[in-house]
Amino acid sequence: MSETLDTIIIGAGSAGLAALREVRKHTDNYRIVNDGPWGTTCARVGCMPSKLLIEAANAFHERTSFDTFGIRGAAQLSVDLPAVLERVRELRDVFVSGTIKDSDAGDHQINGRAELLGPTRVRVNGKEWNARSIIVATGTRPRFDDAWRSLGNRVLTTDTLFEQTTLGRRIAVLGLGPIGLEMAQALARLGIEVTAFATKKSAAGLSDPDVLNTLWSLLEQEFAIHVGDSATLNAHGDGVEVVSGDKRIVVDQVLVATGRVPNVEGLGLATLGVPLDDRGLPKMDPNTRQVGALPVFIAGDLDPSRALLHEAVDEGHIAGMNAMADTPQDFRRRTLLAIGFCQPNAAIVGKSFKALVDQDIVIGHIDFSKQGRARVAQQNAGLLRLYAERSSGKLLGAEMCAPAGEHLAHLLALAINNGLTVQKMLNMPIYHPVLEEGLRTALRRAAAQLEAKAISDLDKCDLRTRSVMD
Ligand SMILES: Cc1cc2nc3c(=O)[nH]c(=O)nc-3n(C[C@H](O)[C@H](O)[C@H](O)COP(=O)(O)OP(=O)(O)OC[C@H]3O[C@@H](n4cnc5c(N)ncnc54)[C@H](O)[C@@H]3O)c2cc1C
Ligand SMILES: NC(=O)c1ccc[n+]([C@@H]2O[C@H](COP(=O)([O-])OP(=O)(O)OC[C@H]3O[C@@H](n4cnc5c(N)ncnc54)[C@H](O)[C@@H]3O)[C@@H](O)[C@H]2O)c1
Repeated sequence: MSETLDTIIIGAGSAGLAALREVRKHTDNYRIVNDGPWGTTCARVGCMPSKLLIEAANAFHERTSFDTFGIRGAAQLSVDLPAVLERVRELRDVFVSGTIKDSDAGDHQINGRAELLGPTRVRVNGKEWNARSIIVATGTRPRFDDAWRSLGNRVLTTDTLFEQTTLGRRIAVLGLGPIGLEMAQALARLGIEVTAFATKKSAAGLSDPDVLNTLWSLLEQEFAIHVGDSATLNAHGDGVEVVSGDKRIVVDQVLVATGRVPNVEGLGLATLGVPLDDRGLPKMDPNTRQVGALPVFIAGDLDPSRALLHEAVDEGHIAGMNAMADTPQDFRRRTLLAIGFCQPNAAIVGKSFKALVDQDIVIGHIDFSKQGRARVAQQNAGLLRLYAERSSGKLLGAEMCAPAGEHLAHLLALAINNGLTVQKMLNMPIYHPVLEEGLRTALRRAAAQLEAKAISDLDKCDLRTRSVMD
């Protein structure tokens, strides 16, 4: 007779570890299984090393504004790529060891590849377990053509990029999703000759054509972008020949960032007895993470609908709570917030432009090329467009490529999460001189188009309370 566990968590990434935190509150009778290295995609090969590389690249890029500021000698600065990459790994290792320490589950941890044998049965390393519930959080991996393996470290993904001790002088980046975009700009800013290949004009998932066009022309000033057929790669001397339609270049290395595929192979999802989509995934409830009425919960990037760190953590948290509950509960998901850490930051908050095309909305915008504080800092490039319901003024969403866009996006996310109108947002104090004044301009432009126009950013108040200032 095999042991019956209260739950088994498959995958110890950010989603699986968030589930673990919940499960541990309720039981000791669980296991967490992970195939491959522990420490999470985010800390090992994702968010953290990519941001470390970006910060080094942006620090070096700052020199391009020195002359205008009156600071001389920038031309003497140079990048020591091995040292940059060493720092990336050093700090990355600190983050990874922190993650491993925080999530140590002692004897409850199993190294191995889990396979479902049904909705309540799992096999790992030849041993079978019954479980009252199962949490599946196996994440994704970079899309990669097996034929490229023979090219060794001439064809990289973000799983291998940060392991390099140095990098070639010429790098092609395939794909301009958030990963390709962030890495293409960082590599270019580190002095590498970058050519990006995209199959369509699209960057960081932006759907607002004005925002996309603004970002696109800024990126084109930093590296070459070719839009055309899916590229093929061939060995060429010590390098790689990249061919897309009639475009042909030879580079030292290629970074493939054409998307990520769910880790479903050999996972046995077919044994759940529910239909699987063309990626091999069953339908799950986004608010409970449950698969149908089965005691099976899916969390994290494996479900690609919100492949973002904070969403993976939320999903693990929900899955962990519901795996332990008698009746799974629905949890309200947060306002969508996706940020690409290129400069200017690309961000989508709430509903995208594409999701609102058929709705009666007003659009407020700010072009950062003329915005005061952005000019002061020589960061005056970018566009923010926000969308509000014409009848009520309720803020629905925004897209941007904006200086300090990561912070503006959070402010907008807070407003949308709380159902604020443009007018209510205009009530907030805005200091001077700050980039948020640009956001206020966009809000005022939206407000001017609303059905009910206010005469001021300030609400009128009652005579008896008018002298009260909070
Ligand atoms: C380069 C890069 C940069 C990123 N930057 C950001 C960012 O700036 N901000 C942001 O919000 N998000 C970012 N992300 C996305 C973020 O990293 C993911 O949303 C998050 O890591 C997903 O976590 P997860 O738990 O779903 O998957 P993972 O962390 O990948 O965990 C899944 C685990 O399951 C294991 N596994 C797979 N199959 C099995 C099996 N059969 N049995 C047992 N274990 C198995 C895997 O080996 C892995 O350890 C980035 C991603 C990448 C790649
Ligand atoms: N800052 C962040 O929040 C951040 C950063 C990195 C990744 N992520 C998450 O990771 C996920 C994966 O990101 P990603 O960039 O790998 O994937 P993606 O699917 O978002 O983008 C891949 C891009 O490659 C293009 N493409 C596909 N095939 C191609 C080909 N043959 N040649 C050229 N281009 C091709 C696609 O059109 C798409 O634009 C994202 O969905 C995101 O949620 C987030």
